Amino acid sequence: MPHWKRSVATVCLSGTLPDKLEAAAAAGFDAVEIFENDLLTYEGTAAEAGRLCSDLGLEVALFQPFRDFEAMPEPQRARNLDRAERKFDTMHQLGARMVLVCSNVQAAALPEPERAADDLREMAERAARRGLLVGYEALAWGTRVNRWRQAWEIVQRADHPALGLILDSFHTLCLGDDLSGLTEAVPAEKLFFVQLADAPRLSMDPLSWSRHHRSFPGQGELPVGAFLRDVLAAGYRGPLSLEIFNDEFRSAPARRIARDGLRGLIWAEEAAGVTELPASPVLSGVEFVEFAVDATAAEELGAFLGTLGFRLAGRHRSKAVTLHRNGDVNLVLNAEPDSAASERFEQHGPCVCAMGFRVDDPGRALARAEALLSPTFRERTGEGERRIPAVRAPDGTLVYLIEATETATRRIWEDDFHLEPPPAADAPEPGRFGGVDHVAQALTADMMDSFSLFYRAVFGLEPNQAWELPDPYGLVRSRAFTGGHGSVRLPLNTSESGRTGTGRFVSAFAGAGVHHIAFCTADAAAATEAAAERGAPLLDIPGNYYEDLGARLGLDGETLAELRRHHLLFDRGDPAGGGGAFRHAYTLPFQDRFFFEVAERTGGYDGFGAANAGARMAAQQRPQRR
Ligand SMILES: O=C(O)c1ccc(O)c(O)c1
Ligand SMILES: [Mg+2]
Repeated sequence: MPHWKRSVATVCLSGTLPDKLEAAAAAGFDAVEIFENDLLTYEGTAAEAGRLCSDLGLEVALFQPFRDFEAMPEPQRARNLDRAERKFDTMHQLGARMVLVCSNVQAAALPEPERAADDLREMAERAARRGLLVGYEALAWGTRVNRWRQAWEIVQRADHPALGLILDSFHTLCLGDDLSGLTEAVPAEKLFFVQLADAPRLSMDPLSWSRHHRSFPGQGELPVGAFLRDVLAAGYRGPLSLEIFNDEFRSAPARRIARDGLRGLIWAEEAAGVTELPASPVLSGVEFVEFAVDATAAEELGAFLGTLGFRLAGRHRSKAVTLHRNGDVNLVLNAEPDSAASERFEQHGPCVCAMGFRVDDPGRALARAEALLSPTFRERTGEGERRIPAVRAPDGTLVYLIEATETATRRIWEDDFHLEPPPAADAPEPGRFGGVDHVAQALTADMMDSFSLFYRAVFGLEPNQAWELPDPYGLVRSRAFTGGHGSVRLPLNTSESGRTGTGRFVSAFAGAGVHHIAFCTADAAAATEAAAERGAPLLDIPGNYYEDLGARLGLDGETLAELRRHHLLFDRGDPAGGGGAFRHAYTLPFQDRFFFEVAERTGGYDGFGAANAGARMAAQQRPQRR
C-alpha cells in the first residue's frame, strides 16, 4: 500500500453531497476535499456532512476554497479575517483540519508581497489557535500571485507553522511552468497539500481552461506524472488529491467518474515511478470482433459479411455462435440466449459486444486491469471449452485477452468450434483481409474521457492527434488510440450534434458502440472489386471528391478513374510522420447501424484518412442506391 492517502475533491463529481461522498467511498478513495459550494447546497449541517464522511471511511483532507483573502485594503482586510473565523467554525464541525486559500483574483489586491504575508500570517495564527492549518495556492490567473514560487515567497515571508504551500498540477503546468527547484526551495514540512489535474492542450485563457476542461491524470496531455514525481521527490507525504472542474464530469454518473479518477491517480503514480503495476500487455492485434445478434440478425449479418468475402468457418460446439472468416480476420456472431451477448442484443439490437486482443500474457494483462479497477469477466463455458478472460470496457462491452502464441496455432478456435475445412491453399482470394486494421467507436461526449483512460492505462495504448471532422450536420471529434506497433488501432468519435452520423448512431442505439470496422488488405482495388461482384453495398463517392484529389495530390486522370471505379478514397501520409499512402473504401451501413471499411496501407502510412472523412460522411448522409 502506498504511504499517501488518495483523495478526490467533491467538485469532480455530480449529484448532491451524499451522492458525491458515496461515489468517492465506493471507488476506494481514502479522503475528500469538501468544496464549499457542495456544503452550501447540502441540506444537513456541516457536522452531519462530517459524520457522513466518517461513516463512509473518508477523511476530510481539505476544505476549499477560501477566496480573495490576502493583500486587500481595509476595510476589506478586517472583513476577510472575520469571514475566515466563520469558516473555521464550519471546518471544526466538518472535521476538516486544513483550508485552501487560493491567490487573490481581485483587481484591488495590493502588489506588495509583505501585505499578503502579513494577512496570511494573521489568518494562520488564528487557525493555529483552533488547531487548524492554512494552505496557500497560486491560481494561474491570480492578480498578483500565479506561480508556485510567488506563493512560496509569501508563505516563507509569513513564516508561521500553521501556514504552508499548496501545489496544483494544473496551475503550474498550464503556464508551461514545472517544479524544478522545489526540493531545494521548499522544506517538505511546508508542502501542505497537493492537487492533481490533467487537461488537453488548448489555447485559451487559463481561467476558462481550468474551469471547464480539466481532466483526470492520463486523460489529458500535461506531464502530470513528472509533476507527481517531483512532488514526492521533495518529500511530500500528504494526500494526493484530484481536483477536476469539467463540464462532462458534472453531468456523468458519479460512480463511473469517481472510479475513472482513482484509475487516473494510480496511473499517474505508475508514471511517476512510485507505484508498481503489472506491466501493460504487449499487443499484437485484434484476434476477433464479436457481434451480438439473434437468429434473424445472424442470418442477415452473415449474408452481408458474405459479400465482403467472409465465409462461414465454424460453429460453436455448445452455443448458438458462428465464426466467419476472410483471411486472418475472425468475426464471431453470437446469438446464444442468456449470455453477455444476448444482454447486449436485448438493449441495443445487433451490435459489437466484444473484441479480442492478442496479448503476450493474459494473466498479467488481467492483473493490470484489476489493479486499475477495471472489472474482469469470465463467461460460463461448456465441458472442455476454454475460458477466455475478459476485461469490461467502460460501456460494459468486453475485451477478451488471448495469448498471442495460441492464436498463431489457432488453438483457441479449434477448442470451441467445429471448424469447416479451410479454402484450398491455391484458391484465389482477391483482396484477402490480412487483419483488423481499426475498430472505430462512437461515444457519447461524456464517455470519451472514460474510454481514453481505459485504453491508455489498462492497455498502454497511446493517444494520437485529435481531429475535428466535418459531417454535413455537425462536427465529429475523433482521436485514435493505438499500440502494438500499429496492430491495434481504435479511433474514438463523439459528436455534440445529434444529427451527424456519429450522433445519430449514439442516440438511436442507446449509447456507445462500435461504429465501423476496417479490414486491412494488400490490394484494396481487388478487395472492392470482388466485394462488388458479390453484391456488397459499397459507398459511392461523388466526382467532386476525385477532382479535388487530383488537384491536391497531383494524381493523373487514369489513377483517379481507377480509384473512383473501385469506390476508393485516397490519402498520402505527412512526410514528417513517415509518409506512405492509404487507399480505402466503405460499405453502406448494416441495418443503418455499423459499417465496414477496406483499408490498404503502404509505405508506413499511419493515419486513418482524416482528410477524406468529410467526403465520406457527406456520402453516408446521402440516400444511396443499393
Ligand atoms: O477555479 C477556482 O476558483 C479554483 C478554486 C480552488 C482551487 O484549488 C483551484 O485550483 C481553482
Ligand atoms: Mg487547486
